[in-house]
Amino acid sequence: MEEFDFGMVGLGVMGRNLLLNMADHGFSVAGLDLDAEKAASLENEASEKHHVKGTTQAQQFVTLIKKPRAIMLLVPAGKPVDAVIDSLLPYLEEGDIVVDGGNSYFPDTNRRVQELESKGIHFFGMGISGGEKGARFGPSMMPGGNKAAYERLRPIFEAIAAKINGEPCVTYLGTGSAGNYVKMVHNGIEYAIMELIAETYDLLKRGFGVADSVIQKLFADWNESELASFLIEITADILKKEDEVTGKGLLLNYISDTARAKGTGKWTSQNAMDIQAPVPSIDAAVQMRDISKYKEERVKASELLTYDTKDASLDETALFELLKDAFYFSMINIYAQGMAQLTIASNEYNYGLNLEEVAKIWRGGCIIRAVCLEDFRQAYQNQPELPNLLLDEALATKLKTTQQAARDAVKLAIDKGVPVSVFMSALAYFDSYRSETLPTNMIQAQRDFFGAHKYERIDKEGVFHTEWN
Ligand SMILES: NC(=O)C1=CN([C@@H]2O[C@H](COP(=O)(O)OP(=O)(O)OC[C@H]3O[C@@H](n4cnc5c(N)ncnc54)[C@H](OP(=O)(O)O)[C@@H]3O)[C@@H](O)[C@H]2O)C=CC1
Ligand SMILES: O=C(CO)[C@H](O)[C@H](O)COP(=O)(O)O
Repeated sequence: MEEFDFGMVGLGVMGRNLLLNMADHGFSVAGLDLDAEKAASLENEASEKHHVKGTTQAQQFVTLIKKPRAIMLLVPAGKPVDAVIDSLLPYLEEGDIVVDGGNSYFPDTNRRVQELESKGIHFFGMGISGGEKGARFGPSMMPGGNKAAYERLRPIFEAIAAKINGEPCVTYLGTGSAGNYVKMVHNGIEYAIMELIAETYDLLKRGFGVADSVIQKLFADWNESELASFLIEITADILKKEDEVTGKGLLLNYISDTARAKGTGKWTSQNAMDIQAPVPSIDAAVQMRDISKYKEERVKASELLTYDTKDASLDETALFELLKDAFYFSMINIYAQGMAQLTIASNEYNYGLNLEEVAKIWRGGCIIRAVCLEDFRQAYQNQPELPNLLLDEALATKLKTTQQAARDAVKLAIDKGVPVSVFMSALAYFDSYRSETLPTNMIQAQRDFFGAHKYERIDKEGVFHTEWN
């Protein structure tokens, strides 16, 4: 009976593809899904060389796996994860390993680790990125938690991961919920870069009336430059896709402008506030998805709150060059915010993260893969304790040469009345971070004025209170 190397619960987009990826690499795999059709279609999709079995029965599934068992869950985050664990527990034995590959909220992972370790079952969270294709042909994977348990499964994960220069885009990241935390911040960065691309598209199209086909070519060109990245690449592809329903024009122009979200971006922002790790561009990206939901109100406001745009004309070549530099500048600032959050979280939660390793496994397979990740890896290799990428000398040089473009792009957007929250917040982050002095003395004085909250002085030790009137 126990003939399979690995078991997967949840045969949806990610689970099915990851399991077939494992099968491609010679591992025998069994899948469990409540949906009989999904269990059957897993076997149908498998080729003759694969050793694959699908089932809907938890007990049968567990007994199919070689001991000590290795089982991964790729079900929706939250209650389904607990439900699956409960359904497997009666059949699991000491020494078995359960890996949650989904986008689970990291405090849930901490709780599950405790509950399962007390029963002798190893549990760890491993964020997976790359979407459907990544799962099938090589994702980036972010495991944390029990290192010994990870080591047992390492050969499987290294075999199926994306490779950059022959190095697998998976490595043990740190203790506890480190894997889910790193994936959460990955998604926060993903939100901000996606919004940055959307703002660029909006400024070009709505602000300057640039045709879709020209914007398409621009993104395709950018993907051959230092901006090369998965998200730019798919944007160029999206801008090519014709609408099959009407047969008239781009599919993109028929898609509703209200965004959906599953929560990881919001969690990144929420937790960043908890640990005082400022990530204003991620916050802005989450908020822009939220604002997009108020469609009816936006329609009314568009009629009421009119603005005569200023004529800020610029020839296309100059505009495109400006936006390219502004994009690059903002992109570095976004990664800097996310990676600084990881550094702060690592101290707060004792994850023991190595930021060079994080940059390394994000270079391939994942949604935020980009050529600039190699620069970030280099920055952390040079200075492992670097608190913020903005303090790396090589990156600072690039930021200094592109900052003017970022300032000009924001001015253009203001004149055109096009919202560019992520461009603006990236620039404000940069200007705040590079400010030797901030006007926070005023805030301290105000707090002391109305609430006797006290303040520190720059010329003396101690805390002080003043009777202001
Ligand atoms: N899609 C993506 O690009 C990515 C997704 N993720 C994360 O991976 C996880 C899975 O996502 P995805 O594959 O997209 O989701 P899907 O909804 O495509 O697949 C989830 C599967 O789990 C099944 N399922 C739910 N509850 C149970 C249960 N109790 N027992 C057995 N099977 C169950 C579902 O069956 P049914 O449909 O019948 O309920 C479904 O087949 C999520 O946490 C997601 O956030 C991570 C990276 C990328
Ligand atoms: O993890 C992912 C990519 O890395 C998933 O696709 C996730 O669902 C994206 O987040 P959202 O659905 O909130 O846009």
